[in-house]
Amino acid sequence: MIQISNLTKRYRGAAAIQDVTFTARPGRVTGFLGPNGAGKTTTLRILLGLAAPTGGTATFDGRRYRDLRAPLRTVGALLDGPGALPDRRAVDHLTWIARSNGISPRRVGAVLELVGLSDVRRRRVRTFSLGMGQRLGIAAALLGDPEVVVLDEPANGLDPDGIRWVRTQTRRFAAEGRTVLVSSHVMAEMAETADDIVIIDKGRVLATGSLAEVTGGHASLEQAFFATIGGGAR
Ligand SMILES: Nc1ncnc2c1ncn2[C@@H]1O[C@H](COP(=O)(O)OP(=O)(O)OP(=O)(O)O)[C@@H](O)[C@H]1O
Repeated sequence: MIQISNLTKRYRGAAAIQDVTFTARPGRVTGFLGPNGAGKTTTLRILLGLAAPTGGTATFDGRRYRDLRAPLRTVGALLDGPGALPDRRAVDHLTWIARSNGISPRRVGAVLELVGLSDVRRRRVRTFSLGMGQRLGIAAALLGDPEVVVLDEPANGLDPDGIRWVRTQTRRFAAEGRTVLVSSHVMAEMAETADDIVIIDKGRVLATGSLAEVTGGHASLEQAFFATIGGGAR
């Protein structure tokens, strides 16, 4: 379980996020929704130990990322694309991550298969399309067979086929019992993918609940979203 409690981050006095509190539970997809600049990436970066909070905590079953004994076996994350050196071959990129995290290199073949990149495993990452890069990033996230999967805007820039693939994978991770936290600003996509919703705007959480609770009384999640953040003309 992911627990975010009163998380605050200030950059030179300005709050990027303020008192952010929510939980993401096992077996469920939690959609983390907000417009550009709302504070989604800041929250996820702190959760993943890439930035220090000004206040509050972000934990996995009570442990901060930096206190996890085997981080990649606990949490798999996709943040800012594949994160691979462009001249590396896909298979070498994954093998390097596996080796440096005490994960059996045998997992590399398994995750390449899982994301549909087996045939292009020896191609250099710079020759990959955006969608292939996302698949490689997800393969890396799955190397440690983690209980928790964190995806920051995984459908960004993907074509309809790629978006559907990400949705199917995301649902499957939850069906396998994993805790899945997915950030997005695409409402229609989240309405199809998420079980639970967290809406953030201007650094503050404005709504949390099941998809039905958050959408309740509105025609769609998108309408609920705009009603929550105040106005449709953004
Ligand atoms: N390193 C930084 N220094 C200063 N301000 C920052 C820094 N990182 C983020 N911010 C500010 O914090 C706020 C939240 O940004 P963040 O990237 O977390 O939003 P987001 O919800 O992920 O947006 P997007 O959907 O555009 O990625 C923004 O106002 C941003 O300008």
